[in-house]
Amino acid sequence: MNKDIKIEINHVSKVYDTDLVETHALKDINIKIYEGDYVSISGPSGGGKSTLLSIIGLLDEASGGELKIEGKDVTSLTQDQAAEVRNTKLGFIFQSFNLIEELSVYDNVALPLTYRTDGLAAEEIDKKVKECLEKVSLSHRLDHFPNQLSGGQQQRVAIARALAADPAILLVDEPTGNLDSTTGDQVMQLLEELNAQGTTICMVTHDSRYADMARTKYQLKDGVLQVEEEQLSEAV
Ligand SMILES: Nc1ncnc2c1ncn2[C@@H]1O[C@H](COP(=O)(O)OP(=O)(O)OP(=O)(O)O)[C@@H](O)[C@H]1O
Repeated sequence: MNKDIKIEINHVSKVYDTDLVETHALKDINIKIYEGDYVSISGPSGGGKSTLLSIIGLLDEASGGELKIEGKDVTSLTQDQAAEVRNTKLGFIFQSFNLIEELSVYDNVALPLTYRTDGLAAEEIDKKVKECLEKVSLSHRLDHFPNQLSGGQQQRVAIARALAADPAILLVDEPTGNLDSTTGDQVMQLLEELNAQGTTICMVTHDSRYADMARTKYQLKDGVLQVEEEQLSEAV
């Protein structure tokens, strides 16, 4: 197989040390996520799923081990460097959409692009925003505000915003948690379509039905990662 490795994690551990108790949330995690893969991580509450996604997303630091994104070591970055990698390499989709209520659909998708230090021209941003909203079938809602949209539409705006940066990977945390089951199914179908078009996805979910839609399935229990079924990714 000659696919690029998007995410590589070697011997990652995480210990939360509070006054009363030391929690080993992640224990010697090893995983490679290849270009074009669709990875799901499921498992019981408290198993370490959010912790792992936060570490991959550079929102939290590991206690030990190594993390690479597209071959670049990102284990020990300054806060500014981590923010730059998050903005240019990682697309986030959360249960709670995290849209800015005061901004239109168009501006919500455009905003992260305007922060970039590689200075995208206004026309490039405009083209990208419209292209991504087209991908999630929301071209007819550019001037709407989040509170004028359904939950499923809001999540699709969040997906467009995540795609706009051409990220190395989409990091998806319980994407249907705030949606009814029909709308949730539609969002999952959209993620499948995006993956079929080449987007690499790593998704955390409680829902085994949705976890099964992924190509490579992991279980995380008591901080230990186990592969259930694997096609492209490789737990080493
Ligand atoms: N900030 C923190 N301080 C101390 N312990 C924490 C902290 N965050 C998480 N933990 C502990 O780390 C372990 C893993 O938590 P994590 O939230 O990653 O699990 P999870 O699989 O995402 O759970 P859920 O499915 O309920 O969201 C748990 O035992 C939790 O109590």
